[in-house]
Amino acid sequence: MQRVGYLGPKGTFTKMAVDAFFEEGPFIGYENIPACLEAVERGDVDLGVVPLENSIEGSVHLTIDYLIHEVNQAVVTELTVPIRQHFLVHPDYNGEELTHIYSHNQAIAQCQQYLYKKYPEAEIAYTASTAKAAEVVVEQGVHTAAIGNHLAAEQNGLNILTHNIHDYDNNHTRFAVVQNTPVPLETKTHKPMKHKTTVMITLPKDYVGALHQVLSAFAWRKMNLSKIESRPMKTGLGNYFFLIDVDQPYDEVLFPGVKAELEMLGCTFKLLGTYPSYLLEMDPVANK
Ligand SMILES: O=C(O)C(=O)C[C@]1(C(=O)O)C=C[C@@H](O)C=C1
Repeated sequence: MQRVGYLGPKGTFTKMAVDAFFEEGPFIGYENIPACLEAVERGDVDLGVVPLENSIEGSVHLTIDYLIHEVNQAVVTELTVPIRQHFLVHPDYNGEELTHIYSHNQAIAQCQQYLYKKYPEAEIAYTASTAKAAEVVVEQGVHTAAIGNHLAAEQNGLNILTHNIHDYDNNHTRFAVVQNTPVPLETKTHKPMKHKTTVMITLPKDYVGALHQVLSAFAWRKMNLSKIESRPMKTGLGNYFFLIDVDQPYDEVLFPGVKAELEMLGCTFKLLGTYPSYLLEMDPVANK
């Protein structure tokens, strides 16, 4: 038995990823990302599943910052799923004026053009998840709409007014499966696309070529980087950490070599996880 916490409620994209990947639960939905990660930290659940990055809108900063600053957890798996955003309305909706449109900020951002062109007058309101937005529409009635998936529509009895309203066709989100204490994962059968390692690096101070030196430590070892992102340390303007995804599993030669080299330069080096990365092709009928 594995207790899997996820960004809920039921009907989020996170839950779709959880259902597609895990063999069994129990599955416990949390109403926002910090609540989910805190539950993992306390040991209320064995694993947490939270969104990490979207191909249109970019990183989910709340997840990244929380993993760096607030909790001590390892990324143990990465799940990439296709995202189809739909425009959801109340079952009694009959062409009334829509005054408020609700969704998660990532979903709103993925549908900016659609909203701007079709509903320029409506007020945009943010919720902690797309499924929460669907619940709000049930409560608030025919003058409101939500952006979310078909699962949220079904579970809340909403109608899909327009399918696939995201501004770019290639819409995917990466989710991180995190844990605090190692437990084996009970999953359905999936074949990983690749294996990755994520590290966090800080520089001693701002000087000419500092980042170049960091990147060189990977480059001359022929280690391919698939992402580099800087985020504020939250200790003052100009202080950043770098999150680097390396396209290979952790090993006992190359990574310790990079670490030693960077530490000699005064950098810090922290391993955040080494994990398989899966692309989950959702059931095309279910994820219509
Ligand atoms: O709100 C949800 O349904 C989520 O699972 C969160 C989330 C995200 O944070 O990126 C997941 C996938 C979509 O990109 C939109 C929202």
